[in-house]
Amino acid sequence: MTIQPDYVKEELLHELSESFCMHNQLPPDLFTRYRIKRGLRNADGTGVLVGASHLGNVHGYILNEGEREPIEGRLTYRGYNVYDLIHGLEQENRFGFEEIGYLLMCGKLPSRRQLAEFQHTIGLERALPDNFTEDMIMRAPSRDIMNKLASATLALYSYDANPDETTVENIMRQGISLMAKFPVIISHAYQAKRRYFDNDSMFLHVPDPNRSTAENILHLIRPTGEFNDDEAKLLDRCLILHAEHGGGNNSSFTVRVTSSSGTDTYSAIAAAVSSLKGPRHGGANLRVVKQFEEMKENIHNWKDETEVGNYLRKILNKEAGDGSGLIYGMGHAIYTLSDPRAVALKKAARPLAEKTGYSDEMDLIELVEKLTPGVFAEIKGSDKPMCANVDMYSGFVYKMLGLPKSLYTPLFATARIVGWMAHRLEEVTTGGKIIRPAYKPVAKNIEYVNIDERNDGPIND
Ligand SMILES: CC(=O)SCCNC(=O)CCNC(=O)[C@H](O)C(C)(C)COP(=O)(O)OP(=O)(O)OC[C@H]1O[C@@H](n2cnc3c(N)ncnc32)[C@H](O)[C@@H]1OP(=O)(O)O
Ligand SMILES: O=C([O-])CC(=O)C(=O)O
Repeated sequence: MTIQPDYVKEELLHELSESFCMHNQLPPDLFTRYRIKRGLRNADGTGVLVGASHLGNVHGYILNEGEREPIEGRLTYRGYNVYDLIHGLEQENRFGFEEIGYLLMCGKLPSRRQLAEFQHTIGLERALPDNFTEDMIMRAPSRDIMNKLASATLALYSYDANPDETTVENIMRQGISLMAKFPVIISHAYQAKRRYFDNDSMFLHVPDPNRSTAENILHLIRPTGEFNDDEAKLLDRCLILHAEHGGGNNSSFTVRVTSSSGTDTYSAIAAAVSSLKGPRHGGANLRVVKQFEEMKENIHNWKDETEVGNYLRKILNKEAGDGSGLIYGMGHAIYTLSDPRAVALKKAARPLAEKTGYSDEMDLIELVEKLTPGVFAEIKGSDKPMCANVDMYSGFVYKMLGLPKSLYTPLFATARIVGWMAHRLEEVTTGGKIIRPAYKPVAKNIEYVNIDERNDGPIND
């Protein structure tokens, strides 16, 4: 595969960008003057209420006399506490991701018969269409598996005999199919990346229809195809913890927005994958790992609070890290004292870190979690509580499971597909209105200028 040459000259780019910057400034007070709800947030930081949902409930604070009171985070799926769901599965020593998919998409926990039939259907649906891997993945491999997942999702439209119908039955059928196929797509896309970009060997294992999603992922990714039950159960729990997070998170809201226009399932889900890739959303799990790689290189003593604190100050001041000023894995739009998923992953990570020789790295992550709120308050002058989010520990767990970095965010998508599909079903059946907020127009009316009367500078006056 060859990379396209770039025909856009640097001088042209400079001129176009300068013109853009000169014509697109907004005075900072404009947002308060017009009470603009930036990021669809109210003035107190809470999300603007735009719908009602039976799905995930993300509980991170209590409103008391109009003030946000911080609390430990709680996450429920259709009313079930996610901790109880995982605890129940652990007691029964079962894989559970498929069952959670059933719960979210269909509304109830399945009986034994219902689950068996659902799992059997997922097993049959795992196979990709004939030559799909060759035509859609290997012919145009990508360095980024999220981009490949989005384009492969869009491509699946062509292989569906009834892609556009928006009945519950049809969307449900598409949801089961995507849920089954995502692990295979990301694994094959990863193998193609290894072959074409990393100059490494490619292993195209065949999915096993009788195995769970977590088992299939480990089987498809590992060169030997081998794994043990503990590893697969841990991955299954990670998938469950990532399955759903209410309608307001960026990717689920993307599903809501696109579905409200009446578009097809493949278009809506490809858009959600694209949203999740962003480093402020699901892509943070990859940034967290890069952030810690840099920290380990640049911090002499990982246990020294002063040295680690100073490094965090540098990140916030854009002098270290990726230059965004963000400490990845920290902060959340809703959670205040804790993100329950981070708490669960941290608990699972500790024994694994001790077993795999990563205790020092785990100590460093915990130290960053402990020091960030204080450093943030000091630099930003904000006393807003700040906790580790799900992305802080997920990549670390995947790393200890021997999973490659390029799959961290795709694994998030492979889990969240069930939440996205449930939101699509809910939007299509209960939304009832095209989502269409407003933007304050700020451009003044200008008379048309004939092309011969325009000047070559950035402004026509
Ligand atoms: C699956 C998930 O999507 S979980 C989130 C994964 N993302 C990350 O880990 C990236 C780092 N974290 C962040 O960028 C933010 O905390 C977000 C995007 C998760 C939430 O952002 P918001 O809802 O705007 O959070 P909040 O209202 O508390 O932010 C207040 C301010 O603190 C800043 N802030 C919040 N968290 C961080 C952080 N970790 N590092 C630096 N600054 C931060 C925000 O950018 C915002 O700045 P602004 O007022 O200049 O816009
Ligand atoms: O809720 C959010 O804004 C982001 C998040 O944690 C998720 O989607 O899992």
